[in-house]
Amino acid sequence: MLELREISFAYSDRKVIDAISLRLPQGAHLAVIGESGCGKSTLLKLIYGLYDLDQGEIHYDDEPVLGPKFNLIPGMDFMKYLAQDFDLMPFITVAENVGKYLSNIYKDKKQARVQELLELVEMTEYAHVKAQFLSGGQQQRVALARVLALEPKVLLLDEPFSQIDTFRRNNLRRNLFKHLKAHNITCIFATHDSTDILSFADQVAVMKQGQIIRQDTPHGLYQNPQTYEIASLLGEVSEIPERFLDDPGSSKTVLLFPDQLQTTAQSRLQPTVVKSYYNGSGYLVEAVYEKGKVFFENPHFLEAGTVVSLVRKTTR
Ligand SMILES: Nc1ncnc2c1ncn2[C@@H]1O[C@H](COP(=O)(O)OP(=O)(O)OP(=O)(O)O)[C@@H](O)[C@H]1O
Repeated sequence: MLELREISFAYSDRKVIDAISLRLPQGAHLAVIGESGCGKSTLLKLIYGLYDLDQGEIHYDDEPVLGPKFNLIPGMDFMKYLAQDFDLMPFITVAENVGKYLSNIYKDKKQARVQELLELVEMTEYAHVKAQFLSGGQQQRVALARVLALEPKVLLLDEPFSQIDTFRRNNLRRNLFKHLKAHNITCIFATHDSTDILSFADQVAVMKQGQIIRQDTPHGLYQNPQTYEIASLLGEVSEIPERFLDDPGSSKTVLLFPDQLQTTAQSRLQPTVVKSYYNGSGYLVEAVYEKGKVFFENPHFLEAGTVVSLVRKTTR
């Protein structure tokens, strides 16, 4: 169990982390989301023990996580942290980077482990290439393999797939999170990517100005984001007065993602199409009505100027 108890931290006099508490059971995957500058990276660094807390405590299985004031080499042994800069050694090979912290006593074992990790991140063919000759995305994959090498109990990843192209990214995150579950490794990852959040997290922590303002499962968050601010971290969202949907007498509004709306023969919500954006499986349609913009998914292209009737899809 990883536990944060009311932790606070300021870089100088401005509080960046404000009384955050969190409990994460072993093997759980937590996505940390929030707009740029809200404190995600700082939170990961504090959990790793790179800075001293101003207030509060961090414990892992009742062992305190200590900052540099109390720890000669900052960073706890049982954790690994992958920063946004990958910190590879440029003049040694990919394989040497991955195996850098592995013992040399059992050479065969070390080689097999490096090979296994390079397969996981699909970098086997670059094993003997020096890190300085890799692209940003390739460096990120090698850096991921390196933090896994010593089998940490807790893995902290700061936007781990940000530089990796879509094709590799999909495969890589499936491989990575499967590996982490198989080895019961706790993972906390900061991300802006909605697929990372929805498909790979067990829990999501939403941060705002140094605080966790919401913690929920991806499903709970998507079905009931509660605020426009939170919903917009997961994708395009429309805030629609309920009187246009199911309840003519309501004065409330509801937040709906594009896949939660569909066209129908006749309804109270009748926006005019502005533009249809092809997205592979169909179209994301932007439309306007008297209360503003609405986005919905449609299997076919709709001409600008078309008036449609929309209803809420029944919840899945
Ligand atoms: N070393 C530092 N010294 C002083 N201020 C810092 C330092 N690092 C970050 N900050 C400030 O602390 C705040 C939180 O930064 P942090 O990098 O944790 O945010 P973030 O949510 O990870 O952002 P992003 O999504 O852009 O990576 C920001 O206002 C940032 O400018």
